[in-house]
Amino acid sequence: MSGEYLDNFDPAEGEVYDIIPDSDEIDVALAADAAENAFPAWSAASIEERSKILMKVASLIQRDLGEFARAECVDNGKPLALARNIDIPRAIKNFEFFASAIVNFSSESHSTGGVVNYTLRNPIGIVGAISPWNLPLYLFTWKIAPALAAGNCVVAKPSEITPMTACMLSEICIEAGLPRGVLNIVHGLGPKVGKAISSHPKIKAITFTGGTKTGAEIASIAAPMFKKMSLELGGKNPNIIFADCVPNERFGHKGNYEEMLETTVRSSFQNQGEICLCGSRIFVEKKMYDKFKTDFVERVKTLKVGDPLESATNQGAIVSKQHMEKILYYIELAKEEGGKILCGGNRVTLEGRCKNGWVIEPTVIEALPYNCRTNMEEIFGPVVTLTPFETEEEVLMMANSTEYGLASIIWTENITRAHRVASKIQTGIVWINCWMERDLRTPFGGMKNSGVGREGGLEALRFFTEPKNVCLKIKE
Ligand SMILES: NC(=O)C1=CN([C@@H]2O[C@H](COP(=O)(O)OP(=O)(O)OC[C@H]3O[C@@H](n4cnc5c(N)ncnc54)[C@H](O)[C@@H]3O)[C@@H](O)[C@H]2O)C=CC1
Ligand SMILES: O=C(O)/C=C/C=C(\O)C(=O)O
Repeated sequence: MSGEYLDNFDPAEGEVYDIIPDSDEIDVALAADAAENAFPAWSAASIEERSKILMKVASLIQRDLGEFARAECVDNGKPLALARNIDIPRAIKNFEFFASAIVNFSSESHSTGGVVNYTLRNPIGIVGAISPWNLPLYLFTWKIAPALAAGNCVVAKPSEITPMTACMLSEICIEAGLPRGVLNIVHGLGPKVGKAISSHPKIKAITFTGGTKTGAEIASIAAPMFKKMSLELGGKNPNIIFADCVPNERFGHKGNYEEMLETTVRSSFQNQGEICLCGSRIFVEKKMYDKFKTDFVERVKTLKVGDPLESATNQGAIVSKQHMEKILYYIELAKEEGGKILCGGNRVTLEGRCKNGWVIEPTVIEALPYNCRTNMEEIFGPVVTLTPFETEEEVLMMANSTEYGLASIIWTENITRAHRVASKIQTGIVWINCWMERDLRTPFGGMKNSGVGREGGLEALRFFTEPKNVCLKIKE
């Protein structure tokens, strides 16, 4: 409606390559009206019908996987291989999973002494979905698919920094036969479009993934309106490495040191460290600290930083100039706080088309106090810190010392210790001897300032439905 447009940048070139609508609250109101009109028919459609359309959406994304992956790579700066092998397949999986989950979803019923209670699970109505730029289509569809499967209509805003695959998704949805008004994608800025979604009276629930500060702003608007909210926010995740994952030749037992090393490189730097689940604080038991440090830094130095479109690239561009500057600021802060840079620490100037790209070297820092700002605040980039520890008690204290509580990683061959630490760690997700193993049935989300509520599996379908209990007394 505003007739205004925003520049959309290719982070690898540091140049504008497209424009997107700079929508406003009038567009959000129109979207909410369209959703309201579409709701009676969509919510009354059989679950098989809804499921079939969502399966069709999945198959059409699969058909266009190559174009989606390229668009995600150019828009976000992530390596093409990552978009092709992780992001877009997961978006497909999100639709397939919830198309199938809704068919198998059932509600509770309880009976005692001639009284039967059963719970109806009705769609809420219009749901607002606001998603970030780090895993654009992956997280956009993680919200939209369960909301639609449960019979809601959706007003959704992708990040203005990475709008491209959401735009392509809207065309796919039309082709798949999703009725008009069921999914309404509004492009534009957070403080305009996002805020209008959070405050629109017809929008009864908000699902949001993004920064903790933004989550608090959304909650301050939505909570007094008694909207349901699911907030997936930031993280400062501990990756705890106990010495007993070193091979123990004496027992002919290889341990999982190699796997730990390889996975720790991924959990530190995948997607340029721009995943809220990355293990940015690495705690290593003192007796193997030096060995780990040498091996880890050696591996990190082999990561190929380059043009995201090239197949050999492991590390692409940082999503925006502003975000690159934030990360560089934190690297400087780390130095001021006494940190020693073991590798990286600088912006990279690439050759050719990426010569002005926003690229930062994978950076490893040691010798920082566990409670300094670098170790407490979310950097959300290719920066990790190494901290030695002596006892389980000490590492738990340091791991739990931030205001965040999203995810944690524990490496040990001692099963008792693994479960003991998992039970004491203050995070919503704990990975033992792995990272980013995702089973979409599991509850996903954080505690403390990392969020409110859980998504995934039945949790998502429960969130996107309104329970109504009916109590019936059977007459004798
Ligand atoms: N998944 C995560 O955990 C993410 C965490 N972050 C963290 O947040 C920091 C800031 O990054 P940003 O790009 O600013 O993320 P953000 O939290 O501002 O952006 C996420 C989404 O929220 C929207 N938004 C922004 N302001 C809004 C408002 N007032 N009301 C409603 N919606 C709004 C944005 O347009 C975007 O769609 C990052 O440096 C990182 O630390 C950022 C993105 C994802
Ligand atoms: O659901 C997943 O597998 C990953 C989710 C990641 C985020 O929410 C994030 O990085 O923001």
